[in-house]
Amino acid sequence: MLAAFERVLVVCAVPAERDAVATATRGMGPRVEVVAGGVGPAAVAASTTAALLTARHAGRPYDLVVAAGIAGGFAAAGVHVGDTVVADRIVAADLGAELPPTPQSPAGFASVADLGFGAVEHRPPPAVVSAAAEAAGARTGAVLSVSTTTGTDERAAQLLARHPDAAAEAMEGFGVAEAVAAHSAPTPVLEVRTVSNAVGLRNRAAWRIPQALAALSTAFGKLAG
Ligand SMILES: O=C(O)c1cccc(C(=O)CC[C@H]2O[C@@H](n3cnc4c(=O)[nH]cnc43)[C@H](O)[C@@H]2O)c1
Repeated sequence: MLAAFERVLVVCAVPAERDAVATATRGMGPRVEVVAGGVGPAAVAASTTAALLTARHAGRPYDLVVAAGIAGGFAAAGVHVGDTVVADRIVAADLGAELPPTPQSPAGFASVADLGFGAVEHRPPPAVVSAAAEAAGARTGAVLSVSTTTGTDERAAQLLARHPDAAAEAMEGFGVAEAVAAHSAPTPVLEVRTVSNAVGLRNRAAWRIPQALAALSTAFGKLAG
């Protein structure tokens, strides 16, 4: 399905993810550019902005931007190590205010949208999501962008309570989507993730990074094919 676009920018976080995607898309030549934009929403928003403006000034703007990489999967949603997820919602899941408990209500969370300061989600075009999911053999669902990787089962449950459609958690999708919205609208943005670990109690030794990177290459091979 990537061949339906003239110029595709794929934004990963780290070089290992970039290389996994670039290996799979090499046959598409300069139509697909892959960058390692840094870890977290701020780094990747800055990198994406730079790539978008450079391409536009060169007279070769992108007509699709993809946030890609490894992710945590929500096991309660049936998402497990090695699975591929295409986001139908790209959500800033921890951008807001923590609310203390009151006599009337338990502790809670208000998003910046709840607070009246802007948006906390981007919805990629459904037809592009469906085409990508079908081509990659992926499932769809919300992919949560967080600034702090979840490290307890309690936080995983809180995120799922707020976002029952959550399939995966990563750190960059919302930053990529915000940069595109600011500098290249209405260019569509996708997020494609392959799962390296379960969202919940932190156990870095259990992250299956090589398996997730291999799945990332496989997914992009299918998207390119
Ligand atoms: O150590 C390595 O070899 C290595 C190779 C590729 C990627 C990494 C990363 O640590 C990438 C961090 C990246 O992964 C996303 N991620 C993965 N699991 C989660 C999670 O459970 N919660 C949030 N983010 C996750 C995230 O987008 C990071 O940027 C290491």
